[in-house]
Amino acid sequence: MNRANKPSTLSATPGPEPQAQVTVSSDNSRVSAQLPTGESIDVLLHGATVLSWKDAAGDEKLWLSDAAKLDGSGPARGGIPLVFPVFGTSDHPPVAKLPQHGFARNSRWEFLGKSTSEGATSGVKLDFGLSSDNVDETIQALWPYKYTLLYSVTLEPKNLVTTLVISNDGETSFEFQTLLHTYFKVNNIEDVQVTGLEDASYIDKVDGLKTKAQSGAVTFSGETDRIYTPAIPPSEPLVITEAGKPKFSIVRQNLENAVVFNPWVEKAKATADLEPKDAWKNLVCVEPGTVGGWHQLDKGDTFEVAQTISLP
Ligand SMILES: O=P(O)(O)OC[C@H]1O[C@@H](O)[C@H](O)[C@@H](O)[C@@H]1O
Repeated sequence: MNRANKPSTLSATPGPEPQAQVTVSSDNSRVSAQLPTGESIDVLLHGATVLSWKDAAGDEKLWLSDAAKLDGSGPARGGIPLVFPVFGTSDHPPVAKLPQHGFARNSRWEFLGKSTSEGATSGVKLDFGLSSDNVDETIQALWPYKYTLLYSVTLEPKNLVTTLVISNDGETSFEFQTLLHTYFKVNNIEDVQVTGLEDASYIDKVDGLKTKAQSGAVTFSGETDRIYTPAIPPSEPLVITEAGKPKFSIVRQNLENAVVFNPWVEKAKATADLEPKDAWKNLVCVEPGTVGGWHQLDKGDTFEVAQTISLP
């Protein structure tokens, strides 16, 4: 049939409402995605840092500094910076010259694409890649291995899943630590507790690296910077509560540690890119990682780590 003669009844007849779809948009600096139910994420290509995670009501779940560097001039303060291949700084020879928390959070990643699932349980997965050929030449010289990092950020109505797959593409084994440095947004840190760390041992970074034992839930009344080895398996959640109500639960995959961090008053003052200065009240970092020792990755091997953060 000639198209021009086609009866126009098809367009005139009201059909079922078109199903809202997952939307993904990207530009030169970030990738954003929104589910039909309203949840959204925003990921900065610099560091593949998740900067924002909003629930269906538009409420932000992550803390981001007002002074965060978002122009690639440094790692972003807030969201979910990725720590690799060293946690903090270390005199362990292969990483001794690397900057604090390594280079993944301060390298420009490539957006590799999206996968979406539509329907009642719609979701979106954004994939990002960083390979040894694409990091800064200074870093290539300081940490001269061949590797690919694949980072996937999956948004579902109640969950945010971040997965890092590390592959050794070279001839030489390398050792690494990694950690997902999530800054959670809270209303008042003094009302916050972290459960799931009862009976865990921890290294207290604000008390001479002493090893201590946790009794009861973690509460906050001063600068807190601790490397926990939870007594529970990674599949059992660490839970952040505020004023007695669960806010976030965190399940770990292949990450045997959890760092708990709040800078409190003085460290917040001393941290140039932390604004406003009283924002220490509004953040808590609970950071699944493998940071107690060194994980060796041999030629051709891969290692996958992940966190699933769920809302109540
Ligand atoms: O200032 P940075 O490099 O982002 O690190 C923030 C904090 O990150 C935490 O994971 C560390 O345990 C702290 O010691 C550190 O201060």
